[in-house]
Amino acid sequence: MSEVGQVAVKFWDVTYRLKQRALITQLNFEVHRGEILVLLGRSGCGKTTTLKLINRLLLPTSGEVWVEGKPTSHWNPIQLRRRVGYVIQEVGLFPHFTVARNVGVVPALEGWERDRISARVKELLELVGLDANHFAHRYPHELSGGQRQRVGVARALAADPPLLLMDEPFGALDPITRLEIQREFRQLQQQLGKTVIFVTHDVQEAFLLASKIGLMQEGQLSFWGTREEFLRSPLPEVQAFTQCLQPFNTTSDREAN
Ligand SMILES: Nc1ncnc2c1ncn2[C@@H]1O[C@H](COP(=O)(O)OP(=O)(O)OP(=O)(O)O)[C@@H](O)[C@H]1O
Repeated sequence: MSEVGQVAVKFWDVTYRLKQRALITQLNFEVHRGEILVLLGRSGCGKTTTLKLINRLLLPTSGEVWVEGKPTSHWNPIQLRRRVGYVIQEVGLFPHFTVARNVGVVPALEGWERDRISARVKELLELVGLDANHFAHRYPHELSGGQRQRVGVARALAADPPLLLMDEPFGALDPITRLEIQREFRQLQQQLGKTVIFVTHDVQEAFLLASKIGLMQEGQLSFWGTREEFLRSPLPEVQAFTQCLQPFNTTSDREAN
């Protein structure tokens, strides 16, 4: 059993039902501080529901989700969400706010002084690779998809939350921008030491980012382990994903035809 102080998130026998249908069934796992857990799985297997149970957008039907040593049912939802950054695919930036105001939204809610917010916004934009002089005063519709994702990451980091939940944040990007932003994000995470729970159905992305992989299937974990353990696993559902990692072999394909 690991030390309580090292555990950022713990699922303890968590089931979540919606109108009698179990979306999550008896989920048990721990995420340690500073880890990137990638929840991998096919569409509809319960990844997003799992994230929503962490920031208390949902409460378990039975069992408990612990965040920083306290069950989510004991957390004040607002305080909890300020400790947990949330990045989603559509980013969810406020369209009528500038980039600077979008990034500074949580510090403003926390009552920070204006100068402190401006300095923090500038620091964060630089951290995610955006020149503050160029971007701070633009509106979301004046940015590319990749730039909006960077702003989304900056906003999630604004009040320095120890935990980040990321739900297919880079899914809509072209493959080259996507790889660039994945690599930068990995470096950023190493630099900041945040705990990250990252949802994807892309096994390449999982391999690039994960310190642990949890494979979900029909609301349950069918595999839990490191990338190396994933590659060695004989489970058919794991092998279905590892096959997607094989490089595209054009020569043998041509020879076969
Ligand atoms: N509000 C809801 N009402 C009814 N069914 C729901 C609701 N939210 C989720 N579900 C169902 O629960 C299951 C899990 O959904 P969830 O969004 O967690 O999956 P996911 O793994 O994140 O999928 P994707 O990769 O497609 O986003 C799906 O079958 C979905 O249809």
